[in-house]
Amino acid sequence: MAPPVPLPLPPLEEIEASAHVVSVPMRVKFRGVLVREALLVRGPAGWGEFCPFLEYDDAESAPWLASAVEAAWHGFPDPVRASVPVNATVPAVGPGAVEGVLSPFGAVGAVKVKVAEKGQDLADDVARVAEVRRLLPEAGIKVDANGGWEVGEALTALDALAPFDLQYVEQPVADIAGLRAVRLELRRRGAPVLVAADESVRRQDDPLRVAREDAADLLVIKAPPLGGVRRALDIIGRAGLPAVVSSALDTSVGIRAGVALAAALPDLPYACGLATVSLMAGDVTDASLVPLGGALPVRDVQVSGEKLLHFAAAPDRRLEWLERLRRCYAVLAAAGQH
Ligand SMILES: O=C(O)CCC(=O)C1=CC=C[C@@H](O)[C@@H]1C(=O)O
Ligand SMILES: [Mg+2]
Repeated sequence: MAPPVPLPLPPLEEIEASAHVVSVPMRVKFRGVLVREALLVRGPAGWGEFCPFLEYDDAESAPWLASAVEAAWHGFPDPVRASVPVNATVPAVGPGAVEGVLSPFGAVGAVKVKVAEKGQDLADDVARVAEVRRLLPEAGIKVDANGGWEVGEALTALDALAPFDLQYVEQPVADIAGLRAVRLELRRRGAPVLVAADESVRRQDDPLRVAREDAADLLVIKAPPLGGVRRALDIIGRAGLPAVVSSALDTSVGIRAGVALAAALPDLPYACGLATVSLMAGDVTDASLVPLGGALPVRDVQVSGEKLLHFAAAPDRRLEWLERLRRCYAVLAAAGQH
């Protein structure tokens, strides 16, 4: 099976002419981010979102542009379902704040809880997960360590967290050899917790290495860092592992791409991490892609001109994003995507 041919790039001037840069405050701090910036583009197929995190260099950010171009100039593959089950996402807050964080997500069947936050300890993680379990006795719970543990710490932490009944742990340790070690040791102990890879897929030169090295039971997949929905579908197919689609902390425009990916997957065994608009204090549409009854509908997003104005980034930030757009365009063009 040959990898998908890169989709043609429209002329840079056409992308630039359609660009809007927004700056949307978060309702709650998430991965250190208090204000989320994004560059939105509009093409013949609709809107696309280019929002690599600020610390990413151009090589890592360029696939995010390919993803935005796919959404706006090419559209998405056909869906096989009309809605996508999603989880609530709980940042590394204290137990007293959990109920308030969960409430805007409404009734969800699953919750992802951040753990292993720098400056916190295992007691903080246990207290947070215990509070989620207390509030939602029936929910599927997963935890995401963002590679914050060493192998031994991960095993100790998962021992302490397993009684709360976890579906899986996302990226317990930073590297692939460590993931494999955690996974094999959990199995040897007969522990029911599965291991999911996130950064080891999206921040690796070879997104298939995790699968080849048997280092995870499932993959957490975000469309933008992999270069869009078609490329992500191809990688999931080649990996041959179950996939959970997750957000890039995007506005509803970027979430639409995640929904398209989840909607096109033949199997979707877990709720997806696509409800993160509920963590934001604003959006670029009047009809946000936020969960209703624990699911997102598969539908397009109408961007509001008023909202674009309201959340327009300051002129210096706009210029910086336009520069970033040009540099990432050059990376894609040099790689033959034109
Ligand atoms: O998966 C979810 O429930 C929400 C999305 C989410 O957790 C993330 C979005 C963007 C950046 C990441 O640090 C983070 C993740 O690690 O999965
Ligand atoms: Mg993750």
